[in-house]
Amino acid sequence: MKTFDELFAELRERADRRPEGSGTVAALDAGVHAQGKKVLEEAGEVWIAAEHESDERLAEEVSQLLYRVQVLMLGRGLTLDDVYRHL
Ligand SMILES: N=c1c2ncn([C@@H]3O[C@H](COP(=O)(O)OP(=O)(O)OP(=O)(O)O)[C@@H](O)[C@H]3O)c2ncn1[C@@H]1O[C@H](COP(=O)(O)O)[C@@H](O)[C@H]1O
Repeated sequence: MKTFDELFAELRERADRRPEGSGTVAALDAGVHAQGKKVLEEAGEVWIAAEHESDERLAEEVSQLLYRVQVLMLGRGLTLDDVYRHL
């Protein structure tokens, strides 16, 4: 179990260290256009799960959306503070 902030720190570390086999490194290398498409795809899956699937499936889709949003943030060089100051 991890928090939003802990996941972001982990992905930041992946981006810096670039370990072999990391899906995050591959997603970052794919660029902002591909990262944005993944955000949209996961958002659609969240919507479908919210209307038609179980709480567990919905929670899983939401977790994937949060991951994809974080990858996009890292792809554009945003920090958590850049976002939090708007909350
Ligand atoms: N939380 C996630 C996470 N959520 C979603 N995903 C990726 O998103 C995929 C699911 O999204 P899709 O529906 O697009 O699935 P897909 O089309 O089959 O996947 P792709 O072929 O596009 O990769 C998963 O198979 C993962 O590849 C994640 N990948 C990694 N993490 C966490 O990120 C951290 C770093 O991971 P690595 O970079 O892989 O080391 C670890 O803590 C992981 O648990």
